[in-house]
Amino acid sequence: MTNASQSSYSIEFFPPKGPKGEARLDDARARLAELGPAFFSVTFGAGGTTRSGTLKTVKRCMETTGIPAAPHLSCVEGTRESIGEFLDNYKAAGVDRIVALRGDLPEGMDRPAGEFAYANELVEFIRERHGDDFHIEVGCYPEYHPQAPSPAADVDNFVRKVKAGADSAMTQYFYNADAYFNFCDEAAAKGVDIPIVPGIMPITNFEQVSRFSAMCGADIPRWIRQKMESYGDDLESVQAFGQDLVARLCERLLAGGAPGLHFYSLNKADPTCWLWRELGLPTQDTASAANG
Ligand SMILES: NC(=O)C1=CN([C@@H]2O[C@H](COP(=O)(O)OP(=O)(O)OC[C@H]3O[C@@H](n4cnc5c(N)ncnc54)[C@H](O)[C@@H]3O)[C@@H](O)[C@H]2O)C=CC1
Ligand SMILES: Nc1nc(=O)c2c([nH]1)NC[C@@H]1CN(c3ccc(C(=O)N[C@@H](CCC(=O)O)C(=O)O)cc3)CN21
Repeated sequence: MTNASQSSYSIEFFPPKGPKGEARLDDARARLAELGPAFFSVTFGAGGTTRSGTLKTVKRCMETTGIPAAPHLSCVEGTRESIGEFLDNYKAAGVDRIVALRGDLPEGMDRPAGEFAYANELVEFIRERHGDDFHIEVGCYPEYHPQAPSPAADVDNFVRKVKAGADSAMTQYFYNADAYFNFCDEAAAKGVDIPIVPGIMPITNFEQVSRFSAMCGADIPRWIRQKMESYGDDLESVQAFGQDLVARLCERLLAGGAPGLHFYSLNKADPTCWLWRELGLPTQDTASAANG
């Protein structure tokens, strides 16, 4: 069992698109900040967002909430010079945590072709250039990354990122707790002892989750798909089933020793707030009460 007070509960955003997206995120962030997450993270170039949007969103998170914010940094399209510049800008902005990724390959690129091929090289570069200035977080894949040559090669890749200096990891989302526990065992057998925090994707829009899962290699078990599809346009049932399903997943993960949870909020407050309360996770109020 993990010690709840040492567990890390965090929440992810993407940089908003346009003034309406900004206003929606301002509102969601204010509500999510009340939960007292350990940090927010902000994606980099995911789903057609701009890479400069990440720093702007990170700054706004820190300024408006006082909660640390960690930019994602993907290296697949970067050079040592451009990545170095991002790092310097993040440092200057007071950032002390970075999520270091290779990044999704842009359309038309079927293998990495730039100065950095894989995330372990980015981790090395950050350590080389900035020592211990940043807490470095990396991604990992309980159901294995879709481009991995084999499951063992994917675990080895994760081990390389840890050896290069990663302090903790967040996983790709998944709906099968056993995949997570198995992955943690495989990593532990290879000497990995950093926290591996499950990434949690709430399901409120099944079509959207389904589409994204096909792209990123997350399995949606048949029984879940069947049930979701049976609800058709009955969004209320989709949401009730999805939220309950994900809450039970989180409970199993925490009961089995997961060292926290990282929520992919998709810039919406309701699904993550509901899960947080349903699970009884520590909130800002309970945290400050516990601290005296
Ligand atoms: N929190 C987040 O935002 C998350 C983002 N992602 C995304 O997933 C994508 C992958 O990023 P990372 O995990 O950082 O990539 P990575 O560089 O660790 O691995 C990417 C792929 O390359 C393979 N690979 C690594 N080294 C290799 C080598 N030497 N030879 C052959 N294959 C090798 C890996 O097995 C994996 O299939 C990114 O788009 C990232 O943004 C995934 C999970 C969470
Ligand atoms: N391969 C991969 N790339 C990522 O960027 C990524 C992961 N996996 N896994 C974890 C999180 C989840 N991320 C996601 C997941 C879904 C959407 C998504 O559905 N986006 C909508 C638009 C969002 C909106 O404007 O509401 C889309 O239709 O693409 C975005 C980022 C980013 N992260």
